[in-house]
Amino acid sequence: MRLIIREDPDAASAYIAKYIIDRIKAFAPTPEHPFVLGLPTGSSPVKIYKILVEKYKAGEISFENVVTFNMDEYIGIPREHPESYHTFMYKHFFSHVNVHPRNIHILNGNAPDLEAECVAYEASIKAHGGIDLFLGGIGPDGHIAFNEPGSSLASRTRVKTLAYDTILANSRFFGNDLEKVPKMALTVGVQTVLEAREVVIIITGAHKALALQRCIEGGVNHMWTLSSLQLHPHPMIVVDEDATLELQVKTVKYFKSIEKVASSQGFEQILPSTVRTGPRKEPVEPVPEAKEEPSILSPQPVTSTLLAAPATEYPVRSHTPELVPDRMGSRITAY
Ligand SMILES: N[C@@H]1[C@@H](O)[C@H](O)[C@@H](COP(=O)(O)O)O[C@@H]1O
Repeated sequence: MRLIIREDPDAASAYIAKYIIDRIKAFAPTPEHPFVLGLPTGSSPVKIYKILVEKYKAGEISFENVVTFNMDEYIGIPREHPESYHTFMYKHFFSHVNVHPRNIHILNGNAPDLEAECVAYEASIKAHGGIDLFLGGIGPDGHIAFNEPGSSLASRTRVKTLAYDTILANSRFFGNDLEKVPKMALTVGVQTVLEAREVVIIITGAHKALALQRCIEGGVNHMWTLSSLQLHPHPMIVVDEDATLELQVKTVKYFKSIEKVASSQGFEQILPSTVRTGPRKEPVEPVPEAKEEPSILSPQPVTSTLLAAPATEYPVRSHTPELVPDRMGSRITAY
């Protein structure tokens, strides 16, 4: 586990934006070998998207060969709704960068068969070779995506009923009217996140300090689903000072000191020359061409993921390192 502590949300966001850009560049994605990026919504990543857009416009990064999978989407509101996660993603990111519409994947909370939508989503992730880097935020109760307290740590993409705390927290986007907040959502599972080769989480604000403490200093616990990251080989949590308020002083000092020592020793987080030396987990299977539906959100149509492989063909995937070689190849990290 790496914990990166920065002064404020802006500095934490800048750190992550730079990290993502460095990772994509080091990967050198091509159409045949795209970088697969998992993405969140929420207020926490907004600044990250802003920086990524700025860097794209400055010519410092291209998303041409980046495939995206979003974490979650509400059920029961139209995707053109101002608070749908489709709207959020186009507003903050997709409409401003060169991600190809066919490379954008967002769960369809209005799919006629929600179970099939979830199965197809997992199949589509698999067909793209898995997620290289999953960016995420958390709720104040420590949930990741919409994996609410009590979610199975083995969960996969599915329909989820939202916890009251989440409905309350998200009501700020719905005029503080609890009745208007959708009560259900589609979400990737904890296991879906854990299968990404890297997971990067942004946590800012004192209201998330308890969740951070439980997830870092407590044990793995399904009541704080972010704590499952302790089982991941390459997790990184980037926080602001406020989010550390519930941590022990020695925990904060420890993580600060190892970052300092590592950089003073000249360790890079990643050695670009070693990236992509590993084999792909499996050949990229062609994903059935999705129908492009007109969207009022953007001139770029949204791609439906409903057309992927049928449920019966979906194999349960193991993620033990022995069975799934790391496509990134060997890495040297200082932590
Ligand atoms: N499903 C999303 C989560 O993915 C997100 O992490 C959380 C926190 O949002 P915010 O960053 O606004 O606190 O909101 C929702 O619950």
